[in-house]
Amino acid sequence: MNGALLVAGTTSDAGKSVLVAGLCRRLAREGVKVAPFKAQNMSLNSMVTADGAEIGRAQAMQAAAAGIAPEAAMNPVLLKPGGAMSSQVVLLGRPVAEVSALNYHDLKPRLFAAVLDSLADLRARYDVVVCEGAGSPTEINLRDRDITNMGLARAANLPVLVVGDIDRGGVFAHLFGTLALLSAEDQALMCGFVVNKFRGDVRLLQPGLDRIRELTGRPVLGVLPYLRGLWLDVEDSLALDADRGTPEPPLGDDILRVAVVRLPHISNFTDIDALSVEPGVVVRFVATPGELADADLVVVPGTRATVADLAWLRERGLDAAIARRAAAGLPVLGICGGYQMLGREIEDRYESRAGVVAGLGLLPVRVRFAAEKTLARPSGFADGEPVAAYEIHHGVVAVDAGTGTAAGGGASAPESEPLFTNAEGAPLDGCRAGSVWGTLWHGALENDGFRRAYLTQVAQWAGRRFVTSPDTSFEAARQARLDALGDLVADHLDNAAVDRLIKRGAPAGMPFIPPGV
Ligand SMILES: NC(=O)CC[C@H](N)C(=O)O
Repeated sequence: MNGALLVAGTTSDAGKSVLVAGLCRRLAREGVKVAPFKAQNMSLNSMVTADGAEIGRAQAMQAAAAGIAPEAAMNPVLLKPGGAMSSQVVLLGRPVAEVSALNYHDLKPRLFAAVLDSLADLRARYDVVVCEGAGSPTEINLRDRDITNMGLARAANLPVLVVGDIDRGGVFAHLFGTLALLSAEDQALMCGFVVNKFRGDVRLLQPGLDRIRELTGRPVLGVLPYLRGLWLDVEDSLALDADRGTPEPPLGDDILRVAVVRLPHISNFTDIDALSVEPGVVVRFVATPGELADADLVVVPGTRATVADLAWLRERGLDAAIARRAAAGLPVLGICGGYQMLGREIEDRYESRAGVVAGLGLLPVRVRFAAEKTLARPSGFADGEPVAAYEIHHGVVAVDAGTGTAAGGGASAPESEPLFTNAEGAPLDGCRAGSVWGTLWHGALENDGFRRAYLTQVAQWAGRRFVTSPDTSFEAARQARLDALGDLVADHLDNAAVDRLIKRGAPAGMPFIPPGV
């Protein structure tokens, strides 16, 4: 089989990325050389490819579904929204500009050229490329500048499937309107629909599906049942509210409660996924000091806007709540932007341009923001456990020389040590002082041995009889989820019809549905 397809959605979070992942897994299982593609992603969950390019986390997950290594061409444009209505534009894995929504459009011709080159490059190297749109293809105010949905479909002549989320209601109107508000030329490429997140008996839905076919001349090619627990590797923060389900029961007597501070510009919160896979670990995202009270572990996660989010944390009194915990010897873990906040001082002339700002003073480190972005895939050891991770930051952290103790703690403050070292014990990254740990490394908790060792330590600090499972594998959990997505697609889509679209493109003569635009 040879060809391509674009999956568009009626709304954000309708299920495009799970459908693309499911299609990639289903095709890969059939022996097809398949790659995912998303021309432009707006997301603060990203990762770093082997050659040091930053791409959306969802495309990396879809590459894993396809059984291939992620690369920059799979997500040539990544927009990372920060403060003040502006976004960092990452082009082919590297930041190239900081723009507002309005002047972003001036960059479009350059971005679109890179998008089309990347897609052509993938199509030359893979048999099938499954493309994902962004948001809705029918944002008619932006249609003339679209490089991700119908703009891409038209330029590359891609057949388009539209997926709608029935769980929110209004799915028939969404499907119909998404088609009928497009031009005749765009409609010619729109070949069918998929209904996602259905709970119930499909027979009840059938009259509506039949009517949509009559009204649009296009089939509903599948009804995907609602799947729980799809929170791994997501791309946007809508998923923070996703149902993580009930964790597996704890192996010891106690559960372990993890509170993750829900920073306004939270980034790479997929770091937390690895905690959620441990039996008996209950993860909550929190925004008030009261919610920290019963937490065994508090995580201050990554953020796109360290200084702004630190101010937010202080406004809410979370700074004092975290400091009290640290003083009481309870565990606090800062990751990337969260680690930067835990230090003594932040000098930022690039991200917030706020100059020098005091940190929370819980770790003896200083942060200096650099114009250059660090994108890396480091690895090392923590207490003998191997750790492979990735780094995405402008803020560079230096541990204070000659001060072995955490600030503010006086003579009783615990000695600080590096968190990750190389095999010879030389420091690589991070700092730990008693129960307060920080690192710039993302994904460290995905390393099973390190996660187990850390959670065992956390349970001790928190006084919980919590026992880690000896055999939880994060990678196995991820693969199981990708298999579930592959099954979802294999079992509930009209796969022969989808494959025909991939091979032959949009059939001629798709009816035009008025009014169009
Ligand atoms: N991934 C992060 O948390 C980044 C932290 C911070 N915004 C930086 O660029 O350094």
